[in-house]
Amino acid sequence: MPLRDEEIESATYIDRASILLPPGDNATVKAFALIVLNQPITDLNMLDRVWSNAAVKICADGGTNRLHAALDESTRSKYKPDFIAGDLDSLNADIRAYYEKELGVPVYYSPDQDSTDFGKCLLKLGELYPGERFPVVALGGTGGRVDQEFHSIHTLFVHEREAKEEDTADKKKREITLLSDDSLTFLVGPGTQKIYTPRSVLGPTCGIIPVSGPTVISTLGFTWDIEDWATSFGTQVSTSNAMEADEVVIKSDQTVLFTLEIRR
Ligand SMILES: Nc1ncnc2c1ncn2[C@@H]1O[C@H](COP(=O)(O)OP(=O)(O)OP(=O)(O)O)[C@@H](O)[C@H]1O
Ligand SMILES: Cc1ncc(C[n+]2csc(CCO)c2C)c(N)n1
Repeated sequence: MPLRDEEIESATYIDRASILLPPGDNATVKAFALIVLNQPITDLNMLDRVWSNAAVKICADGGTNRLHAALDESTRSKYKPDFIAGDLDSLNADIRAYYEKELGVPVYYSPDQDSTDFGKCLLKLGELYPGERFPVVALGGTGGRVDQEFHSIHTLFVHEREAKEEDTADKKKREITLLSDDSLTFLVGPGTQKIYTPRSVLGPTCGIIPVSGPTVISTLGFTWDIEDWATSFGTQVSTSNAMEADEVVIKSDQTVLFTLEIRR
């Protein structure tokens, strides 16, 4: 299935990268919720950009410790989360007191051992903003423990399935983007998609991962473009590819995971 001009022109447009642009450069950025997970925060510049662009800011349990540690006393109070949620087994008591007592941040405790703190934050977000859906950016959603990383990817699929089952107008509002110091990662559904890849903040390296099983893909805008390319774990996978343009096209017969390097 080579890419035809008509297909490219009528492709679905995906913009997950605007969240990384400095405020002011991102007129098109949608209101989104930022969830800070329990991973080291080393890129303060990136934190500042996503924080400034986010409509709702959430810390998942030990993610609160990471936010606190990344900031100094003069800036900390400017980065006030809207709420903290989790089973609270990782949240440091002094740090909890700082956010809860000094800044007045609500802390929601949920002890169940069948959902992760990331999952608990997503649930609380839905409860606190009923009728209002936010696309989610999970800071620290990749990297670190491999089981947590797979949980993040599983969560992308949960939201993709729920979006399909819901009112289609709300589809974009169920999107989750995983962000780390190194990568921006999200699902690209079946069909032909044109993806915004501003090289001021992204790339050049990227990968298209066949997480749904055997998949056939065609691409445009990459250093190693492919046409009707069968990909699966155990046969061939396009990793260490590179973007040649600020927009790329992926045509796929299955949902794939697209992961882009962050430029620093
Ligand atoms: N080592 C890690 N590697 C990658 N992600 C992590 C790691 N630890 C925590 N996270 C992410 O941060 C969230 C909050 O983590 P926290 O450390 O507070 O809880 P946890 O008790 O270790 O994890 P959970 O209870 O969610 O399994 C987790 O739900 C997960 O998404
Ligand atoms: C089949 C199965 N596997 C693992 C867990 C454990 N677990 C999953 S999420 C979570 C919360 C961590 O804070 C814990 C302990 C479970 N319950 N069921």
